[in-house]
Amino acid sequence: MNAIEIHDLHKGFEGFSLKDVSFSVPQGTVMGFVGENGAGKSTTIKCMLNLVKKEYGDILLFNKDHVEHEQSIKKDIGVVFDELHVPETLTATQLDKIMKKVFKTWDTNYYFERLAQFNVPKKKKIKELSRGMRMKLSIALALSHHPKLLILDEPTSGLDPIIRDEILDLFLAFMQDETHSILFSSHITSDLEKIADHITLIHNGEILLSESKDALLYEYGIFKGSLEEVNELPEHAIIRKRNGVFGIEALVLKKEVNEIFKLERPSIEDIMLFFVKGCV
Ligand SMILES: Nc1ncnc2c1ncn2[C@@H]1O[C@H](COP(=O)(O)OP(=O)(O)OP(=O)(O)O)[C@@H](O)[C@H]1O
Repeated sequence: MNAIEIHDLHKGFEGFSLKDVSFSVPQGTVMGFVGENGAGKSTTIKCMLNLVKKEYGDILLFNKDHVEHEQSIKKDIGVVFDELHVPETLTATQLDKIMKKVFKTWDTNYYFERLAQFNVPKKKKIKELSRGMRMKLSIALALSHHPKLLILDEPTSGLDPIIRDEILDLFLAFMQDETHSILFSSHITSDLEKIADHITLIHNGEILLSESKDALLYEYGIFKGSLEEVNELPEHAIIRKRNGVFGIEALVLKKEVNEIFKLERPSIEDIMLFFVKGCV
């Protein structure tokens, strides 16, 4: 089963549109949703959550239409945005009382255990918490009704590497249950490299690729050389080319290239740059 299935999603704003966005997130996997600023990640996520009305296209969450079954679906979803959208004068303890009324499955013990684990003070007002603490509070809030799907919109942006690592560990712990799934939007590609099973790249409102991370990292290679050397590569092996510091760089399909060409292993960031900035 797919936790998320999006087909031909379209949403237009003045000067920007999501164009036929399609991808799916199999249950039990983490999808890294990557793209530069303004690529359309948050708009896609907001359409999924029906916070922004789509123009057309189908969105299925747990095989159910996201609008028709909105109420029942949302019980099984935890959402983390890059900011905590609750009144700043509230404390974590006060939020517990509110969340109890929102979710029947709200687990107060589990919530306070997470706060203790993350060292988030219970009695401080949100405005007095550091950005890292707010994000951890936001994650505790998203987890404590025991969702099956986490939708994370830049949950690690603006955080230092140590806190980011701790937060990634929390998500990995969440994934120990094989019925759980995560959609993780980020432009911190190293975070996605650690946690994602699949990568979807969006650029200017269009999906440029949606593939298994291992396939991307192990099936692609980078060849660096002069224009003449790059021209010796079989044409069908070349995915994208771009100007490098000392010549031309080509992203190639490893299996289509003779071993005499020395290839470097790409990172997700390299692949993203080739697709966004390179040419065919
Ligand atoms: N409510 C809105 N009204 C008009 N334009 C909008 C609205 N929401 C988003 N946009 C535009 O849609 C485009 C995509 O924005 P979006 O927030 O989806 O990108 P993003 O990939 O999440 O970027 P970032 O990584 O910076 O958060 C941007 O050009 C943005 O200005």
